[in-house]
Amino acid sequence: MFSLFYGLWKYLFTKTEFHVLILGIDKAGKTTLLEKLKSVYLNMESLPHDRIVPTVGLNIGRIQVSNSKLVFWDLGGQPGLRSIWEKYYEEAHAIVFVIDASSPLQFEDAKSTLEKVLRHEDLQGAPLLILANKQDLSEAMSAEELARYLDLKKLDERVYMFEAVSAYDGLGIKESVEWLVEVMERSKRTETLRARAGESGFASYLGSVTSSSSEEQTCLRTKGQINHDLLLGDIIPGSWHQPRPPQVHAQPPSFP
Ligand SMILES: Nc1nc2c(ncn2[C@@H]2O[C@H](COP(=O)(O)OP(=O)(O)OP(=O)(O)O)[C@@H](O)[C@H]2O)c(=O)[nH]1
Ligand SMILES: [Mg+2]
Repeated sequence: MFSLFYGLWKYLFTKTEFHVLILGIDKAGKTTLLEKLKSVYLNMESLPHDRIVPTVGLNIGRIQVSNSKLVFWDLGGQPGLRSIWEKYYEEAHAIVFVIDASSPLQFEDAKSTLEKVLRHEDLQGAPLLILANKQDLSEAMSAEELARYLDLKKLDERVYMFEAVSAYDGLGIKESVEWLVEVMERSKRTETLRARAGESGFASYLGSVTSSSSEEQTCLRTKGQINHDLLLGDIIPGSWHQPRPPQVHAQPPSFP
């Protein structure tokens, strides 16, 4: 009886938690972006830009958007650190790939790095948000231009979007997060991750009424668990208001 009520309570009141990986080559602005996300959604003071150092391990940011909790994982983008990324793939609901749109010399590196990420089987079906960052700089390429330049192949089956953002002034941040929440809530990958974690909504609740499978669920969960020894620390958060930026829906979201 307890499990019946607990299951119902859990189903009604537990917020969905999504894991979002922030990737991109070094100096793209990933950590500055995470900092901005926290300032926008947690309404706290941002860490000054000159106090953000190159990331060696992992920065984590947690925000809440309506009924969803988003956990952002920001990893270091220096070449020697990129091999760590794949340890996080299996548990990621979506990928945010940040590109310094003001630095064309880095585009080749960004393109080949992103293509390698997309080839990884552990990221199959993960929605992809490509951010053309540093739009506060006059030389920054627009999201449309960047999309044309990257000319990414093998995006056909993936839900994705290009967005122009500035991690400095917050341009495009809210739109990006809204898009992420929408696609993650409806993506097949989320269903798969939920099923693996044993939290597939009402179906799971009904299942818990007839069988107590928590041990089995723990086993499954352990298999995909992440080593958080790498965690170096959280960053700090301000407030933000910006007009809606131009967006490129290179492919209308589809939800197989
Ligand atoms: N003008 C401008 N500069 C930015 C923006 N975002 C980041 N930067 C600057 O770009 C540099 C790199 O920013 P980081 O956030 O440390 O970049 P990162 O991608 O986290 O780099 P790694 O941790 O080494 O992978 C810093 O000097 C930032 O101040 C932006 O939107 N506009
Ligand atoms: Mg960083």
